[in-house]
Amino acid sequence: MDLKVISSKELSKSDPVFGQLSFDNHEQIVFCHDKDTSLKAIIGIHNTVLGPALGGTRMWNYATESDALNDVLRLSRGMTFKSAISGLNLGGGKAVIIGDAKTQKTPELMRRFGEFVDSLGGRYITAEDVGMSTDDMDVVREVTSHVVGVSESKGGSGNPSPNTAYGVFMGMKAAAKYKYGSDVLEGKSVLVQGVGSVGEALIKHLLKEGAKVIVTDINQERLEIVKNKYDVVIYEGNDIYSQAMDIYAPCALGATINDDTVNKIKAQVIAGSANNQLAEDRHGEMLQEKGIVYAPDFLINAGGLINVYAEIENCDKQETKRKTENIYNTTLEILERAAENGVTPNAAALKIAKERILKRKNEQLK
Ligand SMILES: NC(=O)c1ccc[n+]([C@@H]2O[C@H](COP(=O)([O-])OP(=O)(O)OC[C@H]3O[C@@H](n4cnc5c(N)ncnc54)[C@H](O)[C@@H]3O)[C@@H](O)[C@H]2O)c1
Repeated sequence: MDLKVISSKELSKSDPVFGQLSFDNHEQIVFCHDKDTSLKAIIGIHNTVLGPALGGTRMWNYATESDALNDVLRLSRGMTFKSAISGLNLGGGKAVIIGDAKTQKTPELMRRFGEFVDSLGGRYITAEDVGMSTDDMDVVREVTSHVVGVSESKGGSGNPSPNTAYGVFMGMKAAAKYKYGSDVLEGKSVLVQGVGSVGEALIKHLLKEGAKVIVTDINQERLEIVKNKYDVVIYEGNDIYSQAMDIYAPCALGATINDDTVNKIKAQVIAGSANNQLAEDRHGEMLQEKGIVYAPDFLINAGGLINVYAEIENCDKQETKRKTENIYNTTLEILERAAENGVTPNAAALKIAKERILKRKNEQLK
């Protein structure tokens, strides 16, 4: 077999890890490999000032290892600010497993991944994300206690997605209140992009409120399931961003608000569960210039994190619901504060999150 060996000199020129644009003073990046199970995973620990780094594990068929690294760096950073803005005593971390969750995920692979998580001694706590389920977390639990989002029958908090959807719904209502003067979504057209666990649960809240729901997904099977269960319209065109709608709810993957899409978007409000919806911060500024209200993703999609946090802090369901409903107040407050200070909602939310981390860091230094 011909192996192209890159000299350390060449590698250092390209700075593939610390030189990544997404690298933001992450504390630790762990590359995990296991030949027997074909596990290839990266765990990113961004910041542990507020507590252990908690964040889900995503399994995705990344085109390149750089894409996987970029994703884990961005996602783990997002978790730091999500915990901070939600008032939780948690840091930010995330893991990615490179591979197709449908065909390459096995219990052996999950157990081996769990052993790597365990080796970090609790600095990183894992949970489910895209390509993962509560059942997978149950398998991970066999080898480590540093996992949340396990089944209720096993003493866990179960699938976090319904609570994520509830938080997104709260954030969406707050954004609507800010934009339209009323948080009632009846009659509003909402496009849900990605009808997976969160998207489907969000649809239920929207329909209950009388919104007109349009759905899109790259997975035809999911669209069929949703169409057969709910009174929704499937988007049939080939450019969803140009579609007329009141509210755009990105519930698939991140970076959908980018140079190619930002000028096409017709929605007046953007509120969804996907992490890192803005490809870059400047896209948030572009939305603001267009008068589009953007509810920061890491703020309104914290319901799942709040749900699994109950396993660490032993909160009851009522407390989890209260914390999740509070996303409404925080979102409204941040939208108002952003307008007062002439900054984007994303920047305003980040500022509050960073201030909380800095305050705790200073207390720890005393
Ligand atoms: N599950 C949670 O509790 C939670 C919490 C916070 C954030 N999130 C984020 O919310 C998003 C959805 O999470 P989920 O748990 O529902 O995932 P999921 O895997 O159950 O669903 C995602 C859906 O999006 C679809 N999809 C992927 N690319 C698409 C595209 N380009 N266009 C349209 N559809 C596409 C997939 O086919 C799938 O049906 C993810 O970005 C996730 O990181 C989830």
